[in-house]
Amino acid sequence: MTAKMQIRNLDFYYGKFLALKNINIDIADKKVTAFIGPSGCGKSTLLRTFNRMYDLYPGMSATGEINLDGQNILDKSVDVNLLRARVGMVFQKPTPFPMSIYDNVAFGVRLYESLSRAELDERVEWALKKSALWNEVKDKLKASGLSLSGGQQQRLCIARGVATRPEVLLLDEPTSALDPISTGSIEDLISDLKNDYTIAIVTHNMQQAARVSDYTAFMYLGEMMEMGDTDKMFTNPDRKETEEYITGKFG
Ligand SMILES: Nc1ncnc2c1ncn2[C@@H]1O[C@H](COP(=O)(O)OP(=O)(O)OP(=O)(O)O)[C@@H](O)[C@H]1O
Repeated sequence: MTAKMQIRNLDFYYGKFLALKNINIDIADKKVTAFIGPSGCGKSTLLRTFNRMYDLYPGMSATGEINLDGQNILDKSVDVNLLRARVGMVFQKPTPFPMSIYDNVAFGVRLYESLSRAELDERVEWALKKSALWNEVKDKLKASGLSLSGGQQQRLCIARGVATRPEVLLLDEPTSALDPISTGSIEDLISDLKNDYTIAIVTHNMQQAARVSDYTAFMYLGEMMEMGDTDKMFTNPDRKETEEYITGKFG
């Protein structure tokens, strides 16, 4: 596999609490990597290190290396705004901004690029098509993003996430607030998006990890227990703990 990100000796602290312990993994380019493990094991924490989301909060720190195309993004000199344009994130709860559907998608693009009106229109349409929402909203782009259903709002957030054309897309339990039909459409979308993006997804749903990912990483108490091909992880994992977790014996 070609690695888009290489994580080396990564430790993460909330104050004095060591939440990630010496993580060493590669994230494959243009593949889907799923992070699974019991509640509190550090999945979201790890995902948030990939674009330094934790920088927004005092008292949190990471040591080690997270190399993105060979550049260590934990370096003090890294411009975190540019980093977040390259590594986009979608959260668990749909979080549309209180503005129109169009402006939700255009928001990040306006921050990073100066496009003409026609180019911006084109980008917004492209992002909404990518996130499988275009047909439902093309006649009401001026309506509030908040007027959409939960599943539509989450696809809007994905449209906002892809509109800036990031290289990596981080999805933190993107379907946990959605019904099965919306979940299905987001899962289809993830499979489609991996042609263009490197995707890392945190999920509690084992079937979802098995369905959408190429690689699966199993975490436990802040440690990376095992990572490998999804097929192998779900049929023949190396570690007893992994097997117990995926068969529902704990967690
Ligand atoms: N803001 C914070 N301050 C202090 N400790 C935190 C903070 N956020 C998370 N933690 C702790 O870090 C550990 C990892 O939490 P994290 O949210 O990454 O786990 P998770 O695997 O994503 O859990 P879940 O599946 O429940 O979302 C937990 O012990 C949690 O209590």
